[in-house]
Amino acid sequence: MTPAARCSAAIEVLTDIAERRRPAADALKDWGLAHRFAGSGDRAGIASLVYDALRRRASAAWIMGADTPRAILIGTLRLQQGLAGGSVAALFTGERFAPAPLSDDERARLDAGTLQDAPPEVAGDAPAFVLPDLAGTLGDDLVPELRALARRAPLDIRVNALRGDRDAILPALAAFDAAPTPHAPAGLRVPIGADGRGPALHVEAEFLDGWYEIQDEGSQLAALLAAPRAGETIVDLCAGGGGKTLALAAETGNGARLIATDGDPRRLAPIHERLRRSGALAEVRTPRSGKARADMLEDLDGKVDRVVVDAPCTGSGTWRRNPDAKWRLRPGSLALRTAEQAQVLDRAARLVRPGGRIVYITCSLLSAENDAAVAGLLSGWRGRFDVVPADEVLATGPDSLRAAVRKTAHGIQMSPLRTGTDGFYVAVIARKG
Ligand SMILES: C[S@@+](CC[C@H](N)C(=O)[O-])C[C@H]1O[C@@H](n2cnc3c(N)ncnc32)[C@H](O)[C@@H]1O
Repeated sequence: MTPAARCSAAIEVLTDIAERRRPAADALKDWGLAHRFAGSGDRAGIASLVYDALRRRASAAWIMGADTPRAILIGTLRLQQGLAGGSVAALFTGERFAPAPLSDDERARLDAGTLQDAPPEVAGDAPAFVLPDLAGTLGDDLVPELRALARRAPLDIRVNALRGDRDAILPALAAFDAAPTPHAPAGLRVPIGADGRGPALHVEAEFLDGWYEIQDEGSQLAALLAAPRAGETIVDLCAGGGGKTLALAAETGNGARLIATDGDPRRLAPIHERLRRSGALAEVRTPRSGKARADMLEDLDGKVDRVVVDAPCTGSGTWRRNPDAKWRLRPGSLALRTAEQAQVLDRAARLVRPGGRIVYITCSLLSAENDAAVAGLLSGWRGRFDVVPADEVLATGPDSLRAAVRKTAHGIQMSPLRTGTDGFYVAVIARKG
């Protein structure tokens, strides 16, 4: 397919997403099924255009003065890919599979449109209802942070200390130009291509041998700040596919008793293969039903040294990777997540022993899911828990992180602008002895 034909296809997919209110991944998959002639490069190129358009949906519509899929794609080519009016006109020719030629108005807006007077929700490409909450945490950095959240995310991997160290694997990854991440000691960052895609690292021999995992640097740092120690009993209460479980096991050199569980057995299923591949040791407790789940950990009540709660959240800190999610976020879905967070924190509070710690993690920048959730635990358990000061939490991490991270009322907040990571939040809460 020509670049122009990919633009036409992206407009088609964006139209499907808008008209049928469907997730981008579903719309892209259906497009692929209906156009089997398109190769993997074409599909990736189209997906990249679609995700860029979702990243810049509001600002692209603003400069183009219209919020049609076509206008948004045109605006995105200028804002996200830096194409000048002439280059966009060369794609929008109306020939063969190319989109219809640019109108005079489109051309004028492409040349002169600006975000100078755009309100923050437009300049930052985010739903307006979350801005008051975000402004509380991000302050003057609100729009610059949102802009950073609207860029493409890097491809990070965590070298598995159970196999060897970062220097040992670097030669094998030299062909991908892998380089150490700014903060995480086991992190490597691999450049992504012009189409927004990284190399298929998950098919490399070293990956299959468990030498590394694909994991955002922020997630790696969250596991590090959890400060798991050999000899401890640690519960990973929301283990999902096991990203944190594997990192926790590596950090302790498989020296802790690590128990991984999750409310949803389907989310937990991939963990078995990942444990096997990485050589990480964990006892996986799979719930059989909603009711059985409550009983899964009863034997551990009041006995656990460290409960890691990688909580279900809106994922607002991962909008770089999943821009679709920001436009699907509603006040109601945020309320659902905060209710789940309160529930899961309450479960953690019953598990932890006197003197033990809860490590509360989200990949969100919203204080409603972060400091407010911690405050809810503190008030619900009246006086039985204390927040561990941010400086103490950060003491277990690298110096560079200490300088870059934002401290909030109860925890620490990573972000694309400040730490170059996804927007992870970490708070550590100690049960009084
Ligand atoms: C952010 S994801 C976990 C990601 C995972 N820890 C990782 O690093 O790959 C949150 C998880 O919480 C789980 N969850 C939601 N409510 C829960 C509950 N009440 N108890 C346990 N897990 C729950 C979800 O099924 C989901 O897998």
